[in-house]
Amino acid sequence: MRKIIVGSRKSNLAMTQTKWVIDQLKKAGVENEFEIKKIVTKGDQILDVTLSKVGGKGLFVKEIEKAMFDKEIDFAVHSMKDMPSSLPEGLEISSIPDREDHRDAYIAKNNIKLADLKEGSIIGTSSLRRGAQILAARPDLEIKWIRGNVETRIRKLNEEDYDAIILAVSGLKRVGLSENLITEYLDPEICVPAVGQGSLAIESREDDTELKEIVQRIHNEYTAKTVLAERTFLHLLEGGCQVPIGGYAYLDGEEIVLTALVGTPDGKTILKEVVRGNDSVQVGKQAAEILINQGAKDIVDRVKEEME
Ligand SMILES: NCc1[nH]cc(CCC(=O)O)c1CC(=O)O
Repeated sequence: MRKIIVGSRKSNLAMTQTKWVIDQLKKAGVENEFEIKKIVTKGDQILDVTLSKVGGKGLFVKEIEKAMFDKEIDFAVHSMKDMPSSLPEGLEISSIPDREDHRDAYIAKNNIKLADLKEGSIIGTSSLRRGAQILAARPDLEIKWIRGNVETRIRKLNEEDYDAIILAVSGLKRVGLSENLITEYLDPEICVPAVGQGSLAIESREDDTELKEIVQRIHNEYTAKTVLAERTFLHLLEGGCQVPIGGYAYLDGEEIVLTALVGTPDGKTILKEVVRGNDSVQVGKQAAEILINQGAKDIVDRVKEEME
C-alpha cells in the first residue's frame, strides 16, 4: 500500500492541523502509512511585516505547491482562509473536512467586555477585516498591528500595551490554548469572520485520483457547500487581503444562508448583506452583486489605490 507524504508548514498551528487530518483519515479507516514533511514558506520567514504589505495569502502556499508539483509531497493541509480564491492549474482542493468554530474571539486583559472598554483602548489585530468591524462598533477605540502566531499574540497581550486582541477561536483551540481565555465570542452579527475561517483545505494534484479517493473519506459536504458560497463571493470581489472582506455561510435546512461584508479599514463604511438560496455559487454571486451595487467595487479599488 502506498505511503502518503503530507507537506506542512512547521508552525504549531499548521502541524496540529496536519496531524488532525491524518488522525481523521485513520479514524475513517485509511490504513496507508503517513509521513509529514515540513516546509518553510516565505510567510513564515517574514512574520514581522503586515501580511497585506508583503503579498498576502499566496505567501504561505507557494513553496508547498511547488513541492506538490515536484511530487515531493502528495497533499497539504491549509487553513481555508489562507487559500487564494483560485488555485494553480493542476492542483485542486480535493477534500474539505469538518469545520471548527468559525467565530472570532475577543480576548481582553482583565476580561473587560468590549462594550466596557474605555475610550482610546488599544485593540491588537493585523486583520483589516477585524479592525474595520471593531471600529464600526466602537469608533473610539484604537487599532494597533500585532503579528506573530497565536501563542505570540497571547503573550503580547499580556506583556505589551494592548487592552485586547482578536483572533480566530479555531486557531486558539487548535494550538491547545484554553477557551477560558476568551472574553467574548464575536458572532457574525458583530464581526463577520474571514471567508473559510475555521475550515481546512486539503490540496493535492488533480491527476492523483487515488489520493483524492482517500482524502474524500473525510470530506464534509455541509462545510464544502457553505465554504463554496463564501469563496465565490470573495473571488468576485477580488479583494485579496488589502480590503476588509468577510463572509460566513451556514445551512438552514437545504438553504444556504450567507452573510457577506465589505468595508473600509476605518470602519466608517460597512456594507453587509444576508443572502439565502439553494445553490452555493448562486448565493455567493448574488451577495457579490448586491454589495457591488452598493459600491463594494469602489471600496476595493479605493483601498487598493491607497495601499500603493
Ligand atoms: N491569518 C492567520 C491564521 N490563519 C489561520 C488561522 C486560524 C484560523 C482558522 O482556522 O481559520 C489564523 C490565526 C487567526 O486568524 O487568528
